[in-house]
Amino acid sequence: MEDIKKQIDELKKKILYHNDLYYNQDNPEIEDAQYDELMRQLKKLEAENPELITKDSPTQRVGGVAKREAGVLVKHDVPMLSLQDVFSAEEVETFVDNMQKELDNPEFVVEEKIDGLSLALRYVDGELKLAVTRGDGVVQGEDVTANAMQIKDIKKKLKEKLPYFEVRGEVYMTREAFSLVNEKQELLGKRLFANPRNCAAGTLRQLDSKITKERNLSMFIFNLQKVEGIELKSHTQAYDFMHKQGMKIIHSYKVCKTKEEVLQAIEEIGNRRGDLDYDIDGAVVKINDFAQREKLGATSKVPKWAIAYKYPPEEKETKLLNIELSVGRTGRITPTAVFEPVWLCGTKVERATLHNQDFIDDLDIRIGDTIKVYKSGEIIPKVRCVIKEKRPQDSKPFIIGDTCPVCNAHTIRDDKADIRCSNPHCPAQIERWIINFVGRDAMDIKGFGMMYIKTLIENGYLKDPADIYYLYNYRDELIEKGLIGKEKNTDKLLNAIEKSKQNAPWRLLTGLGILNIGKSASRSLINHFHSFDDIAKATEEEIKQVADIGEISAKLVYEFFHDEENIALLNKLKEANVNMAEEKTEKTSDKFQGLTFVLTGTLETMGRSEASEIIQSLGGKASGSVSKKTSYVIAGANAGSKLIKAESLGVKIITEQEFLAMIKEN
Ligand SMILES: NC(=O)c1ccc[n+]([C@@H]2O[C@H](COP(=O)([O-])OP(=O)(O)OC[C@H]3O[C@@H](n4cnc5c(N)ncnc54)[C@H](O)[C@@H]3O)[C@@H](O)[C@H]2O)c1
Ligand SMILES: [Zn+2]
Repeated sequence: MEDIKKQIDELKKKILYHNDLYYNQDNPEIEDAQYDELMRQLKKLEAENPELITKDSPTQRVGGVAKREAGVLVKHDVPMLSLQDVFSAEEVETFVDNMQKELDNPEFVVEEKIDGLSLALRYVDGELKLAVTRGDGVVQGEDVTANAMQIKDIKKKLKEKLPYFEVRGEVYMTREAFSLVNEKQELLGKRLFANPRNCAAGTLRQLDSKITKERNLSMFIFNLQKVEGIELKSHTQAYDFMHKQGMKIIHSYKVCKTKEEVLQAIEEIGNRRGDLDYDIDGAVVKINDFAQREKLGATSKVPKWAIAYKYPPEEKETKLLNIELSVGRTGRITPTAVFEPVWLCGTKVERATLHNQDFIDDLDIRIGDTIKVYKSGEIIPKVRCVIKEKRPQDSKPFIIGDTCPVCNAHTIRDDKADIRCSNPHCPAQIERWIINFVGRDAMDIKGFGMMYIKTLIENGYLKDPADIYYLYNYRDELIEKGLIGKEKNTDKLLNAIEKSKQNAPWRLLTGLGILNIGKSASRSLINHFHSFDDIAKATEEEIKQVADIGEISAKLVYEFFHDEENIALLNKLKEANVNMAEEKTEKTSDKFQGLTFVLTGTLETMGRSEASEIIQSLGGKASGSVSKKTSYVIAGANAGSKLIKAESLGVKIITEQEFLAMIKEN
């Protein structure tokens, strides 16, 4: 019993964690199918041990919270509940059976379950007054009216001026609109959205309605919440009425009477799933008649008159055009499948990793094959299998050759399935290495794009990352050749490089690209040793003492720091004055004594952690959230809700420049 309770608690904790990422931060870590599996496990345990069900269990409540620091939370008039999920035809049949038992000759409506986020629209006297997100579903949601006003699909005025009319629908993004947003994000070097749902949710819940307008959201209405001034008896009647008002309702819904009809309608939706220009994640089966719905009622989480059938993860057939080989930072040769583009979970997909020769052999995948691809995490495309019946007659097994595709040096197969280029000076390896070095998680040198790195390697200016810090010696030459653009651009990049010398040392450590040692391991190492010199002096045993550093990592770090070439590289970096020791964050003055700062948005000249360090070193406090006690809010670009909260509390808001001036004062 204790054990089961522990299992339940652990599942709950996991689910709540993913709920927060998904609903509140619009940034999920796992795929929906994985999440659904966790929920299924929890439901099963709870069903077997009903005495262990608690009110706060994720099976009993809608998953999100209403979040808006600016205080614009709105009470729900009608709850915005979730739906009971089912995953098999049998469960659908059971639902239909139960309904037919409980109700007199019920009608079912089967419609697409749009993968977006829920929004309620309130019309008073025929005019849109309020748009509210689901939030916690029962008590309150977030007022996003300003954003809703920017969505073309949303009717601002109805034809008939009913005293009160509330509908609910799904805000979503077409695949095309989504691609455009991500293209732009990429151009601006910003975070890409994982899928249209997250993008739609993130967009609707941010505070700048200009952004909403730009991103082009769409909406389908799928329910009547409440009406005054006219009587509507059923879902389909309500749809007809809404349609006449000019509202965009879910299209091609089907009214069904029998199990067979319901299953057929679900299948039809499943079949057209890939051809739609938006994502759906299931089909909803609902009772049509409102009086019958009323009779059945709802739990604290879901109505009893509807279910959502979830389709298995999307898979597509396509043709394998080529297998490309690329060489990574450590010389590893990775095969990538390049296939005819297909749409999966809202994005166009045409490449997927094939990992290594073993994976290729296991699948027996050959160029020209018809393959099945799917998305793992709804993010990463993968190859599921080869359809052997469709294989062309003249196909040959694919073998990664014994020379490097970039430098032609010999390749070696290590004890795992990996095949590596044996040449440590292979340009492909250097390129990957430097891309990692200047990247956001490492030295974060802005404007140092892949094209420049390629050109500079080709022209012999970069042979290892330390060479970056000697580029200024060639400034005039570079400008003359136009390798990094003209004078202005060249100087801009050289300045960014110069500035990066002051970075916290964990960034440099991450940039060195030691196998296994990413950002968080680097941070741990620096937290422990404080400087490169002390890491270099440490024994393998001592390195192993560091939190999160296991035996293998310790060995790799130790070897890295005792390799002759690497020692030369580190010396080269040291001579260039790149920061290799943690600055003492001892207080250097008391200037900010008693002051609390909150940072919001992106600062131009420094990262957040850097700014926090400065504040602390001057005796001040850096806090994450705005309250009456906050002394200053430092507002960077794209500052969000914290700014609004600061304004409403009358907290002083300063720009980055003003902050810099405060630091410099006497
Ligand atoms: N990946 C993750 O970490 C993670 C975390 C939490 C939830 N999720 C996913 O979220 C979903 C669960 O979320 P949920 O509780 O919001 O339930 P849900 O999304 O499965 O179902 C309820 C929602 O369906 C929407 N909907 C779309 N079309 C509809 C229609 N025609 N009729 C009625 N409703 C319609 C409504 O907005 C309603 O809020 C699952 O798919 C789960 O996998 C994923
Ligand atoms: Zn090579």
